[in-house]
Amino acid sequence: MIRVENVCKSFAGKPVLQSLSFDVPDGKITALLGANGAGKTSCLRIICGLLQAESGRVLVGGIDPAVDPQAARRQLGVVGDREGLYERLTVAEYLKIFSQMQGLTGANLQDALASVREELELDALWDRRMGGFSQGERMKVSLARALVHRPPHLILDEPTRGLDVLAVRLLRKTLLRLRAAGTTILFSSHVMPEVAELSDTVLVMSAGRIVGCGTPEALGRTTGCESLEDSFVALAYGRQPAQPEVEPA
Ligand SMILES: Nc1ncnc2c1ncn2[C@@H]1O[C@H](COP(=O)(O)OP(=O)(O)OP(=O)(O)O)[C@@H](O)[C@H]1O
Repeated sequence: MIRVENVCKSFAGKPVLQSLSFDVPDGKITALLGANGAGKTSCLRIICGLLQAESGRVLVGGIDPAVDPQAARRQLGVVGDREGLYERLTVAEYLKIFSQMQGLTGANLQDALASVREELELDALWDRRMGGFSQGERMKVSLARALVHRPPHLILDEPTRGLDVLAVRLLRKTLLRLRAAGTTILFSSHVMPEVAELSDTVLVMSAGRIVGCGTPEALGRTTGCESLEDSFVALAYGRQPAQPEVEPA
């Protein structure tokens, strides 16, 4: 489980996360929604130990990344903005280094590499240097890096941004397979059909707070809206969904 407890964060005196609290249940897919600037990336970065909260705490599998970052890192796989791949390395070299950093050696290391290579259909990329990789190719490598040590928790920040249909399908299939194997998944997205299809639970953020939490159906019942998109608009912006225009009689 991932637990976020009363987390506060400001940038240049402007509050971005305001006593933010939520739980991400084990073995489920949870989506984090919010308007641009709502604080999703800041929140995910704090969970990953990449950003320090001013107050409150985060627990990943019972471990606080601010207290024991190394142990928390073993609990987590992270797919961030897909930048920062080492352009001069091949995929094989890059994933080997990350596996070693996660403590994998010998036969375990070879098995882990072979497993992500097959699972993410990386054969054609395996021995290519990563300079000039497309968005989809970068996503595959980022996902492989996140999964190579088989972490119990996976965090993804807008994972389908810039991907084509086949890349989105591969990602979706991978997330569903990971959930079936018991992985706890938290991802942010602006793509409502994808969120409605994949998520067990949806968290809606507005101005650094959770303003809605539940299954897509439960959010629909709370807001009286039929689609997740309308529920999101009602919760995040406090607005009723647009009504269809009616011709005057
Ligand atoms: N390093 C930083 N320095 C200053 N301000 C920052 C920094 N990181 C984030 N912010 C600000 O904090 C707010 C929340 O940003 P954040 O990236 O967390 O939002 P988001 O919900 O992920 O947005 P988006 O959907 O546009 O990616 C924004 O106003 C942003 O400008």
